[in-house]
Amino acid sequence: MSVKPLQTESLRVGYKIKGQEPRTVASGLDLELVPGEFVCLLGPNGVGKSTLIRSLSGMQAALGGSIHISGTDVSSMSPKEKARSVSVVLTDSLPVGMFDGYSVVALGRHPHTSWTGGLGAEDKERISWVLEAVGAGHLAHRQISELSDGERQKIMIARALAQETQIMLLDEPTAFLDLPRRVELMRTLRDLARREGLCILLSTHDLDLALRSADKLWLLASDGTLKTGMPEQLALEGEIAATFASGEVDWDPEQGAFRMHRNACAKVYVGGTGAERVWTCRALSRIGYEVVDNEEESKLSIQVIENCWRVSFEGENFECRSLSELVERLLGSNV
Ligand SMILES: Nc1ncnc2c1ncn2[C@@H]1O[C@H](COP(=O)(O)OP(=O)(O)OP(=O)(O)O)[C@@H](O)[C@H]1O
Repeated sequence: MSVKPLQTESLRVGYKIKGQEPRTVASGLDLELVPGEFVCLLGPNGVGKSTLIRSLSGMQAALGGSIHISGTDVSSMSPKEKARSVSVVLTDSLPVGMFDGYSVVALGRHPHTSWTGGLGAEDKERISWVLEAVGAGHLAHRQISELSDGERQKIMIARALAQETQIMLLDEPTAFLDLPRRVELMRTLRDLARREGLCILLSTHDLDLALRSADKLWLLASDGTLKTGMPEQLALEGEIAATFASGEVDWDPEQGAFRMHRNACAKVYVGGTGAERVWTCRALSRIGYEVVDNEEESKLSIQVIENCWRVSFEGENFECRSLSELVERLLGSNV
């Protein structure tokens, strides 16, 4: 049997609280990270994503079960051994102080440098490369204290990459990044995982982006159970919808998106094709209509034909020349 880079057995994570019973956040976790795989950890607020990431990295003691990194129990590894095997980016670890970006990234090389901490040619090459890889080359000589949260986050990801470990654990590394930067970072990490045979685990609230980029999802539910699998498989099996179900929204597997729960609403049939029909359906859902597939099911019918919205309701017809006009007319009507 091959030794996995990271493997847990019956892992129980949570908190020891003085004078009280330990507080279990998640338990019964049999997990593994495989080389070349980019895994996204998802779950509602407060389910334990950060707790799990800190526990897997060995920064927080597990309450039970085991975590093995390349066959060695993480609790018996020295800090240097851990630093050579696992790099971690946490949300609360954005640095402050009088360092420039380059110096912070260079700290990531510490498991590979001599006791003097001097950087060799190989170290410098790696630092330059990771700064470029995360799009932070221009931040190398800027003071950390003067960077935005998103810029500092990139520096921390570069520092983790500079550490050159097989396992990377990142807690919400995209939290401060704008959408294009989030997409770029996810793609960079996924490509790195494949190209360098890394195991990358990243927690995020960006379900859509995770569905589009992850090789595997870990879905942590509010009851502390965790489901793993290919994103599309978990979507088809209803696991994503179950993990994120709430009183206000649910996840629609056909659209691959969240949908607000409607209160008492009218049904509407929308005919037509293309983007105009898609955005008409979205606007109607947003204002409380249920879009149905069968025209017979609804008294209200809208045909979308080349910038014209033909509305018919119980024998009455009218036309709108824009989507906003349609929405305004429907909101002002009793339909
Ligand atoms: N130091 C602590 N002591 C006791 N309980 C804690 C501690 N830190 C966090 N918790 C609790 O553990 C649970 C899991 O927290 P955690 O931060 O891991 O969740 P999360 O899934 O990362 O949340 P979010 O999505 O909001 O970042 C929460 O109920 C939290 O209140």
